Amino acid sequence: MSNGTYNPNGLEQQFAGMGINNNDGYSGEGRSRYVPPHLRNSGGGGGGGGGGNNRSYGRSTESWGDAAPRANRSNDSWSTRSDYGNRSGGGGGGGSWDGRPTWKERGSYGGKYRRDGDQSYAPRRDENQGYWKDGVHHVGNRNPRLERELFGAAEDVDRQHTGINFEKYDDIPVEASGNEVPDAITSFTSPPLDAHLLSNIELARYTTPTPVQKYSIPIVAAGRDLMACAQTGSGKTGGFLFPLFSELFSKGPAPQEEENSSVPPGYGRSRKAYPTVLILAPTRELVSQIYAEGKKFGYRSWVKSCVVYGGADIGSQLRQIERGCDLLVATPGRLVDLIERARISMEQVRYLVLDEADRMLDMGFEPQIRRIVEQEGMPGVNDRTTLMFSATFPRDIQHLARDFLQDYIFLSVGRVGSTSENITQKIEYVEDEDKRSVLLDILHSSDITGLTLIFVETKRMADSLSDFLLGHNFPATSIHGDRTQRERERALEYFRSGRTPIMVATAVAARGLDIANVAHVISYDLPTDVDDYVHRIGRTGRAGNTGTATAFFNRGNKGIAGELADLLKEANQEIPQFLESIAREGRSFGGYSGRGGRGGRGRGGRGAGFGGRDYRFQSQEPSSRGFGGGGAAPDAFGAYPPLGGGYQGRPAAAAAAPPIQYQNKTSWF
Ligand SMILES: Nc1ncnc2c1ncn2[C@@H]1O[C@H](COP(=O)(O)OP(=O)(O)OP(=O)(O)O)[C@@H](O)[C@H]1O
Repeated sequence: MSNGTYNPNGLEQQFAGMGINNNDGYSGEGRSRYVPPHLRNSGGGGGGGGGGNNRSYGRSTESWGDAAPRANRSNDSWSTRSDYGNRSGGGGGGGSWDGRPTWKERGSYGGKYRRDGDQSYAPRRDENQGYWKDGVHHVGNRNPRLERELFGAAEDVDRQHTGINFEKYDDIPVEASGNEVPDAITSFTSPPLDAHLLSNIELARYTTPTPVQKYSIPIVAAGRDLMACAQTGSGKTGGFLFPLFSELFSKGPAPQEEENSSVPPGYGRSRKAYPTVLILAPTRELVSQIYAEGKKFGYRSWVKSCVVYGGADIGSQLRQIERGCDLLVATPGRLVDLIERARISMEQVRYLVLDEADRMLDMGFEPQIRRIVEQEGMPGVNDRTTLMFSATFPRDIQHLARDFLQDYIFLSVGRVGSTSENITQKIEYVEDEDKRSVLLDILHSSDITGLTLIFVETKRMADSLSDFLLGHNFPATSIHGDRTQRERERALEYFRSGRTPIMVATAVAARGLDIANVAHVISYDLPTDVDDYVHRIGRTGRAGNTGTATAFFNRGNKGIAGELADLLKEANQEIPQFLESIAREGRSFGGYSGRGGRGGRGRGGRGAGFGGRDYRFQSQEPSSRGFGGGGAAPDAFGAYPPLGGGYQGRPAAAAAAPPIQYQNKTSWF
């Protein structure tokens, strides 16, 4: 671990070096050391012993108890030159956002900025880091060790691999609505993607874009804003990183503002960083993960990525920023702190991404986000590209989004808030007092191989349940907001590596985390909000892999029964009789009118079928399955015309053409 950043491999190695792996107080008692099934025969990870399919759990080894102007942002005012494959490409006009001169060279000297001719502050060049000079992207040298660290090897078991159902993503209908929706791409090619990005995508062994990526790439290239809603595990991170890196690689850095130009960031008075891209996400673990992906796809480029989040040493984060910060991934609270310390400026942000936007607003980050976006000098909505991503977008959040986005395209892959059919969902009726013993039964009898993630509602319960499991010889750990950052990172790492293949978690681990081999998610406590359930079970069944999700349900959860039943139905899952009856009771007492009802946080439109989820078009509830079924009269949200067409599965005929340029496209790839 360095710079307060998340470095799974480094942590693994450190612990191995400390001998923690072998200092197992339980294995010394003669119990066989547990090796998770997915690491067996791999020769690595969990260490020897315990082979075969013998599910004999050892105990935990953990010592702690377990743009250019908006209308034309895609124009050619930037240089589009890249020396990828043509390193001799000569100087020339210099990439520019608006025709102003750029720094002659950027990125090659530890990310610090250097004016031409001034050698006084030029540290040694990092040969693996690319740089931008005279409008040309000079790509750094390859480094096999770094490549292995970033991209892993094809056979690494703790890396996510695409599963047997990856191609089935193409069967999910995609709806893109908004003015003049650009056509989707169908493959990773250059153009439209920058050639260097393509080489990094190849290193990541991605062969085909997922549906959300197929759309987001041309949408961002066209300089459009985007609100993208796609199922958990379907590649949303690449959905924003690919188009952003492609733009950055081909167009280069934005020029420094005149007032800053006399003091290069990292030196002189201000020591302030001016990132071009800002990605906000709700949790430390998620920003760390996005940062790790950013390092992958930014490999050998001029773009320097940084991550900042609360709970970690701010000093090391500041030092990291000083080494160069073109793409910043941050949690809102820590970013505000750094802005207040005048160490980060928002003035050069041309691309803003809000990942898990609904969760950030739910968590009460709205004031910080508004401050960051509206009061700290960030270019306005006309002068930046703004992207919002989540698997769920309740209606009230969509309404709020109006302030951050402009003439955006609303993209939904499958139904908003739907779950992937790759996840087999089981709902068990379990009274509270029986939960522990049922959990033990499941863990003892399960023939599921891989990691098990258990969600509970409170931090206390997370600790007490993991202690309980440890007491029953199950190697468990816990992750929640009361643990120190170091404990959280360690818990996650031990889980990820399979060293503790069971993790009990609160909502802190519900969003975005991409952990290979999570085979089973158990909702020990069901959340009160079905969207939270969607994200939690989405830790399994990712990238086309299959997974199982078991939920303990009892009458205490009746508030969620209706939406849960609808969700299961949408995902072609079995609905148990008790759930049907409780859901029916709820409906007949008028509490719930279907996923699409107006209760609660104002989500809607899902239960009534595909389409009608872009709330710019909804003034009343959908009355039938289909586009426009949601009542398409313009409402206060926007004066858009009705949408044409209908969806009853893959349509025999194309949707009727909308009356004006406003489009609503549905695609299958
Ligand atoms: N084009 C692709 N080809 C193969 N694998 C991919 C591709 N895009 C993404 N993946 C892999 O799919 C997994 C899930 O991607 P990602 O974490 O971006 O999903 P997500 O949609 O953001 O999920 P969540 O809603 O949980 O945040 C990751 O392991 C990622 O490496």
